[in-house]
Amino acid sequence: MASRMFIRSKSIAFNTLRTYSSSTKLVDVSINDKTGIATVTMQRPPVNSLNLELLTELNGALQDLGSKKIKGAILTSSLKTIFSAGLDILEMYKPKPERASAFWTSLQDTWLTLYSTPYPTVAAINGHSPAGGCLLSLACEYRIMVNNYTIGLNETKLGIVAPFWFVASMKNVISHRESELALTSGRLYKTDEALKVGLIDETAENKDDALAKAEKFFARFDAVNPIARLLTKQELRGETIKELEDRKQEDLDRFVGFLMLPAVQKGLDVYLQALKKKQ
Ligand SMILES: CC/C=C\C/C=C\CCC/C=C/CC(=O)SCCNC(=O)CCNC(=O)[C@H](O)C(C)(C)COP(=O)(O)OP(=O)(O)OC[C@H]1O[C@@H](n2cnc3c(N)ncnc32)[C@H](O)[C@@H]1OP(=O)(O)O
Repeated sequence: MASRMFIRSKSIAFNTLRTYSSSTKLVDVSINDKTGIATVTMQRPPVNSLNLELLTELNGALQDLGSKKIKGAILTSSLKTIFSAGLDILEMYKPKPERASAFWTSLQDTWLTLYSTPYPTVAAINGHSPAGGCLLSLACEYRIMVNNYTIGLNETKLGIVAPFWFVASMKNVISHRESELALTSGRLYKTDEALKVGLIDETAENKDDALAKAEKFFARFDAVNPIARLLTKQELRGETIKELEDRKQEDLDRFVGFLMLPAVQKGLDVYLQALKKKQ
């Protein structure tokens, strides 16, 4: 990507641990030379809502990492209390059909990239993570979440329906029964509740603690053959990936068609007004 800036800073004393860093406006990537761990940071204030531009940059960054020799990648946020507020509702509210198509395709592509990375992935969830934010973390292999935030697929609360691959992402992590209860009611779990049902793997005191715990997770693979690890991941995730690949166009048509329904637009309008009135 033309706007991407590459910096190699081996000789800079204060930054010796960040020998590779690539930063776009919305996504920062740094690779720690000592540990080989990449940190991918979403940085779209105020809430890291996922719009076309953020998704495109995120997908590009995750793909670039596939060609580097890294031990693993951590997905996190630059914001103090929010991992990601999910899809940018403004991308769905009164959309132009071409923009809505490009937007949804970028979400599908980002999920496909993240769900199938050759390198291990951890979501360091350092803040609230509703809907699309939860989806991104579900696509990672391991989730570590800072205490006292919320996570879940709350689509029904907005009057919208989580597509089959959102549902599959959830069902591949927690039980079918728990998924049904959570998705139909649009439940957002607090960190400790999410741990109890297995939606997250570990809790953390703060972001630094989450990053340190992520490093320990990657260390589990020190004694594991990387090819065997990757083939096993592919075996476990392949069916879900193939289903979206096979049904990509159908899913896109459904999304765009769904957005054009007056009842859906009305629901989004009410939700947006409620968000704004909150203050
Ligand atoms: C058969 C059917 C088939 C197919 C259907 C197809 C498709 C439908 C499925 C589509 C899937 C959608 C998944 C999603 O991700 S939808 C988005 C869901 N997100 C949310 O519900 C989160 C909403 N936000 C919040 O709860 C809070 O903002 C949050 C807890 C994240 C942070 O709270 P905080 O108090 O810190 O900030 P706020 O004051 O609330 O927000 C600051 C400003 O940001 C705006 N905002 C917040 N979230 C969003 C968002 N997701 N998109 C756009 N804008 C957002 C908020 O309005 C504030 O704006 P201003 O008032 O400052 O202008």
